[in-house]
Amino acid sequence: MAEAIPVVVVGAAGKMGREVVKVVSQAADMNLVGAVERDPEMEGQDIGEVAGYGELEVPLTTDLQATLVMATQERGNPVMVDFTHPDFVYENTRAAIAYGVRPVIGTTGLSNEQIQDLADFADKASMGGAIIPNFSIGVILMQQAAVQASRYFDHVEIIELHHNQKADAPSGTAVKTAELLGEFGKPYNPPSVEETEKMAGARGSQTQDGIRIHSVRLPGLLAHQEIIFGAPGQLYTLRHDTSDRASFMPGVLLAIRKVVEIKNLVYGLEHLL
Ligand SMILES: NC(=O)C1=CN([C@@H]2O[C@H](COP(=O)(O)OP(=O)(O)OC[C@H]3O[C@@H](n4cnc5c(N)ncnc54)[C@H](OP(=O)(O)O)[C@@H]3O)[C@@H](O)[C@H]2O)C=CC1
Ligand SMILES: O=C(O)C1=N[C@H](C(=O)O)C[C@H](O)C1
Repeated sequence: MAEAIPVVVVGAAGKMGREVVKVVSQAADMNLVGAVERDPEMEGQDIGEVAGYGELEVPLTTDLQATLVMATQERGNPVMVDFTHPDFVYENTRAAIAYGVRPVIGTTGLSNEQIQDLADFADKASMGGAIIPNFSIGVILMQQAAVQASRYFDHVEIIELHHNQKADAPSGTAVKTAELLGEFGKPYNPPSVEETEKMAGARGSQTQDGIRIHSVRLPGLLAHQEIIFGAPGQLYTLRHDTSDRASFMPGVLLAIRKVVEIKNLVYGLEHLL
């Protein structure tokens, strides 16, 4: 039997981190070896106790670098899963690659330049890795349906709706969806009238291809997205709703298993399916 994959979770006590800790600690082919947070008050507390799953004998630490080094000393190819914050994810990912730990990145908010830079860095190190704006299969299927529709519709707007604890806007999912729709290189939403925004932002943000993205933030929401295509006399609406963060976990486990097999860094779960 292959060696278990040593896994470090960064942002382990957060909303997503706790879910990852749970599924990784239950996976027979994975070994949770590290749990990183940034609050020094959490130092030394057992992540299983903090997350409410009972003792896992993995103490929380604020020392990412030491944890990465420790992970490389375990048997098997180590993986770092990051669900932290847009301000820290780039440095965390670079550190993982530098230390020889394959990154699986769920944190959103990386710029295209940062993603390219990380992909180049991983290439040089022949290191597998994944930056995944959305781990749920339903979103990937919605994006594929949208790409199909974009061949026939010239007008499209994206509405993404999230809980109001979300730091970045637009969502990583919406950004990626717009990028996929832009792959044909056609301009969207040709103007039919001269528009005036009476309140700034009323028409949302606009990509280079003319796709509009609108971000809604409310308590009571989790993660939702609508892609609305319009043409004379018809609307085609695609919608995905996340009602539980457990929906992301099969994708996270898949990514952990895949990044130890590949030698480059991919952007999007579709590259691992
Ligand atoms: N790809 C996907 O499918 C999904 C992606 N996400 C993304 O994941 C990210 C996290 O989301 P969520 O779990 O809801 O957020 P939370 O705020 O609940 O969790 C983030 C955790 O990371 C900690 N943290 C922040 N910075 C660091 C750091 N430098 N080192 C270690 N720990 C750190 C936070 O600590 P503190 O509270 O002290 O700041 C917090 O405990 C977001 O970018 C979100 O968009 C979310 C869901 C699905
Ligand atoms: O912050 C979240 O919650 C989510 N973030 C990701 C994003 O920005 O697309 C994925 C999902 O929408 C949940």
